[in-house]
Amino acid sequence: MRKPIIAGNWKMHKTMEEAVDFTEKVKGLVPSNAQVDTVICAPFLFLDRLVKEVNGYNVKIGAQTMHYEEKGAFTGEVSPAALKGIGVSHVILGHSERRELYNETDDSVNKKVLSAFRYGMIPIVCVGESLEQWENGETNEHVGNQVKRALQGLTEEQVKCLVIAYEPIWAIGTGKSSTAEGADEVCGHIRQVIENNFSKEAADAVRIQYGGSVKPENIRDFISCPNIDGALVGGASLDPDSFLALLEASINE
Ligand SMILES: O=C(CO)COP(=O)(O)O
Repeated sequence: MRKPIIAGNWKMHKTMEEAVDFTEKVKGLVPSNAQVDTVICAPFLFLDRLVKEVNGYNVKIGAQTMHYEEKGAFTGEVSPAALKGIGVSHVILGHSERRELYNETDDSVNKKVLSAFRYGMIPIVCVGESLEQWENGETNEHVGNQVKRALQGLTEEQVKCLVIAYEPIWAIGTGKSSTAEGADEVCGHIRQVIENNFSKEAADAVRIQYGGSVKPENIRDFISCPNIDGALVGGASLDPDSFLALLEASINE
């Protein structure tokens, strides 16, 4: 059985003080590493401090994006080398907000995924369809293509340890979550795409999260599905009690 992985995506929320206060409240209360992988993906500015705050606890710190180059004239960007250098272990890549607002493409996501591995970080690769694509029945085709293109050039071993987050765009921050059955079917399709492009072993090992209006009240519905191994959570990850409740509810019985 795959170990669940719960990642909070804080997006552009919190001040340094609030971020530190959050980690102080949760770090001693998170379930054990044997039960669940816990990741907090915070704004760049807080990462260095948060890595130090959670040292020795079952909490990993992730970034929400990065550049794929090691260094260079890219004003405002942050390199994989800089992130790895301060102890960041995970990085969200290809979030729909980055694709939509900051011109992230399948090609740049692929470069970033390869780069994350080069620097020993685990990518959380986001894929998902728009409302229109969903209504037109194009979800599997669109999401399958995103997965194929994001993972191009990876080895089977790399695929086994990455994380894919299936986030239907119409379910993000809307309070409208996919049905668990619907999400599980898409995650099953993602697994099939990985089997076709890599191997059955890779498809069985890769962890797939669902994201989009996940809360303590509905996480169990998703996590109990055969193809869903965790959640990427926005709004409900911002409050310590809510985040802890998500972790507790995700533990495999
Ligand atoms: O985008 C998301 C996580 O990456 C989902 O956000 P919400 O949980 O706020 O819907």
